[in-house]
Amino acid sequence: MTKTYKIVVLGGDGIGPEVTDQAVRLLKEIQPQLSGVAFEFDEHSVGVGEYQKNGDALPETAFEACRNSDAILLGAMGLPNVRYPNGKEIAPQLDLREKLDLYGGVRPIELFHEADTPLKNYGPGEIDFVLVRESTEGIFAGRDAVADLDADESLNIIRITRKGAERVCRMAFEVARKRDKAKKVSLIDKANVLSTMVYFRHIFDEVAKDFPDITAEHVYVDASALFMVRRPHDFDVMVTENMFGDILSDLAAGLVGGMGMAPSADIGDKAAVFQPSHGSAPDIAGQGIANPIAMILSAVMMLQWFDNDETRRAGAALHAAVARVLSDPSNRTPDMGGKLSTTQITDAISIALKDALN
Ligand SMILES: NC(=O)c1ccc[n+]([C@@H]2O[C@H](COP(=O)([O-])OP(=O)(O)OC[C@H]3O[C@@H](n4cnc5c(N)ncnc54)[C@H](O)[C@@H]3O)[C@@H](O)[C@H]2O)c1
Ligand SMILES: CC(C)[C@H](C(=O)O)[C@@H](O)C(=O)O
Repeated sequence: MTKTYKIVVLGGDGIGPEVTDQAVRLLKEIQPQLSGVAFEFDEHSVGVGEYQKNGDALPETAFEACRNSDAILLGAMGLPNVRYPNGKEIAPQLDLREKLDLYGGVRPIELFHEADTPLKNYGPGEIDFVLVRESTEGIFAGRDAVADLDADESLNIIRITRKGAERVCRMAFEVARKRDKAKKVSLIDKANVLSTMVYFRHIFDEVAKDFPDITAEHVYVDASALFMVRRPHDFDVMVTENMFGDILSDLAAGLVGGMGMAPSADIGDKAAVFQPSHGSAPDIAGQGIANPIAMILSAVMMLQWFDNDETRRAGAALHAAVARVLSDPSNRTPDMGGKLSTTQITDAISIALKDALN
């Protein structure tokens, strides 16, 4: 019997649709090579474009499709010069995280070639860690507050719940167990200053007891920024609060080639969104030069998440195809110093994929 995976595709804004098209193209090429698996794609307009047309960045029909899907592929959303009257940007990807309870932002960082890192003496695979970002609370819990521009101060709260901290810590330990590498989880916190972080650390330590095979350590967030640059090879899995994860995941992307190399998955118990960590990159949108690799590696994460032998095989093949293409440093888009267009680098991955699938 064929298992059909319903995949909702939300291209979004700026380069979002440009990179999403490439991932969908490769998934369509993979599909006939898989036995007993089919993909059904369902595209919806969500983001700034939709907000400008209809006044709602995440229409109910699109949200319902997401809720009833097996997975959501998302490009990027938001444009810096389009804002709600309250001054904040249109960010339906945050609404999706909250409404679908996608509490774990899983952001793998992998170096494919020594030419892609600003650090000395690191080769392929020598930077390889996963940052797990709590994605439904933390400092972002204050995001509904509206700034009173005439007031003397503005305040946001940090919210850490037992449930929120426990489930994301558990996810991080499980990721470490599955990776089967250093088997270490580093909690990135600010427990030297903030009570919310003392609480988060206490819950992390409780969860750690259930994973005696995994080493648990604490690192302050400021020190972690230093260590990520000085000795990134010491990290295996990191787990952290929402905003810390937002910032550190961009730093981490900079270690392996930039935002175009940083995939991510927002995972909940009932749904998941797979999207690059990058934004809509308005500075390069429409030029056909966006790097699609973060999006393609996010599709790899989706194939692995489906947890089916055939999709896992496809995920491994697509990852191997990306690695093979990047092993030649002339195969790069302009953000990484190369000359290939978005479609040219996807063409190269498509050729490598045919071999990898056989
Ligand atoms: N998940 C999301 O949808 C998401 C994430 C981050 C930012 N945003 C939004 O995107 C907009 C732009 O944000 P920003 O400029 O801070 O971040 P950005 O990630 O869009 O761009 C930062 C820099 O990285 C480059 N870049 C990013 N992705 C690239 C790719 N695939 N290929 C080549 N170069 C790439 C851009 O050209 C830019 O120089 C904002 O409105 C922001 O809120 C959305
Ligand atoms: C665009 C923004 C709302 C988003 C976030 O802060 O989560 C982005 O930076 C990310 O990392 O996915």
